[in-house]
Amino acid sequence: VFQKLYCTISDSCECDFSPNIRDLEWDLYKNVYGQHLAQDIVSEEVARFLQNKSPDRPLVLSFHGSSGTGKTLVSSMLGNHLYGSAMSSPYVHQFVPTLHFPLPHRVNKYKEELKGWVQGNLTECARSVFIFDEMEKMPPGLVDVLEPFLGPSHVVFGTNYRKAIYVFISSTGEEVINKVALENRQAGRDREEIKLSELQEAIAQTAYNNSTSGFFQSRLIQQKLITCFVPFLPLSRRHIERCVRSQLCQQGSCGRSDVVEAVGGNMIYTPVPGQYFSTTGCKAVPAKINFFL
Ligand SMILES: Nc1ncnc2c1ncn2[C@@H]1O[C@H](COP(=O)(O)OP(=O)(O)OP(=O)(O)O)[C@@H](O)[C@H]1O
Repeated sequence: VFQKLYCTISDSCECDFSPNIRDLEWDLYKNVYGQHLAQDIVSEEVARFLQNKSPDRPLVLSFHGSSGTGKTLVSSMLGNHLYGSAMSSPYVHQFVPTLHFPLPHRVNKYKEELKGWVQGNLTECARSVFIFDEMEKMPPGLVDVLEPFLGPSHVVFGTNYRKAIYVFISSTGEEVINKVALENRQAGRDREEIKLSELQEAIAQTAYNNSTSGFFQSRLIQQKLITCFVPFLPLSRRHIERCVRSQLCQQGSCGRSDVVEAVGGNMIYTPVPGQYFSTTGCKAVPAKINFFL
């Protein structure tokens, strides 16, 4: 009760928050493969945000890309390196539409609930993290109830809401991301030459215009309340093989290069001429390892 009271009246309640930016960066650069944009953006934006003791708005990141490219992995790394009790911290809140907002006709009720949850959690802990998974299954209009929490200046909820971090995850925009990655590859350029500026606006537009993005005609995009749209590029065979090797090592079978080769060769790659990118990213890796090991 005291903690709650203290947090309500004081602006400095930081709960279980013990960020370790160096460890976050290390984890991102060592354990996320083929995602130079996500690595750079997440580490830079989080570091910048946390250096500011009194931010005028929360940090809002929207992750986009195909299945199995590391979006959930990166969001977990964020929780792991920000809180003492990592992803099991009571201040990391995950929303899954199929679980929390399954019925489209109840959207008005969900709006009230979501607003109440976010507000209640921010009152308990200013440094809360809210992760919205599977945004493409989110009823349209629902996330707009977050508008007062994401913008600058309103003082309705005191200042606590400005220290929160929001992460949205979706596959929306995968076509545009994959197209840019393919053109880059066909032009013989390095993957690392792909710039955020080539993708940022296109992803925002796609999310805004797509009725199943969770951001359809959303005020969050109109009002530019998303700090950054973070593209996750499609993974190629060498990235898949790194995923395989890493998982084999975790199982104590580091030396099984035959399994690395077999799993890498057993994935489906697109487009047909070229076969550059895995259609399932690293997601199917554990099942294939079990098959070949
Ligand atoms: N870029 C990557 N580097 C290292 N491991 C990865 C990468 N992408 C995916 N993985 C691994 O593959 C598995 C699935 O990844 P993850 O859940 O992050 O995918 P996702 O992009 O969130 O896809 P989905 O939207 O389908 O859930 C995880 O075990 C993760 O560790």
